[in-house]
Amino acid sequence: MTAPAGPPAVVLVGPPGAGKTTVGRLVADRLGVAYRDTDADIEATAGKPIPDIFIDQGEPHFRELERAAVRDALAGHDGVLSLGGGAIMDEATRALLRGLPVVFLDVGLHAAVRRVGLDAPRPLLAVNPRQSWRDLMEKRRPLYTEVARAVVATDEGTPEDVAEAVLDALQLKDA
Ligand SMILES: Nc1ncnc2c1ncn2[C@@H]1O[C@H](COP(=O)(O)OP(=O)(O)O)[C@@H](O)[C@H]1O
Ligand SMILES: O=C(O)C1=C[C@@H](OP(=O)(O)O)[C@@H](O)[C@H](O)C1
Ligand SMILES: [Mg+2]
Repeated sequence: MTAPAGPPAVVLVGPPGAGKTTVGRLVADRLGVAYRDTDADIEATAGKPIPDIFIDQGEPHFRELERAAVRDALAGHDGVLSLGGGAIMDEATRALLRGLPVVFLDVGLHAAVRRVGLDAPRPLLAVNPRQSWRDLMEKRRPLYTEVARAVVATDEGTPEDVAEAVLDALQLKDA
């Protein structure tokens, strides 16, 4: 029988546009481990892109899929894991993150809105992205901070720089 996977080596949290997906891949490459993203897991389970899940079944259904996706990934993945920006709103998810090497990728409004404007659509930011992002961050910042072992600012620097800062913050440089 195969032993269950240990906990993830790194878990990235933070708001949309912080670079969780981009930086997560780079950190996994640097560590030579597998990369996983709960948004991709949810899309695979639902068989459709995230904006379509929001439109067809609504946000509460998306959050249920997300809770299950995070639980499964935390139990079955020992590489780098990026969570969707809203995953930490769920109390059960926050409890599962306790004690894990969680890094909060922080970003300011300007960089975040500039970045998400260039990327795949995020349904929560479809209308008035600046105000929506600000409102969302007001509710979530304390929760990102609560679950995180380290905080890495991402406004300055390339994704490669941020990946190095994540490795430094978790003291994984010599791993
Ligand atoms: N440090 C960075 N500097 C510039 N652009 C970035 C940086 N990190 C991410 N991006 C860009 O921002 C967009 C959103 O990144 P993404 O990794 O999808 O963020 P998240 O998963 O946190 O929402 C992508 O187009 C990505 O290339
Ligand atoms: O912040 C959020 O509530 C969301 C963030 C998205 O992921 P990213 O944080 O990777 O953009 C995705 O899970 C969904 O659109 C909802
Ligand atoms: Mg992402």
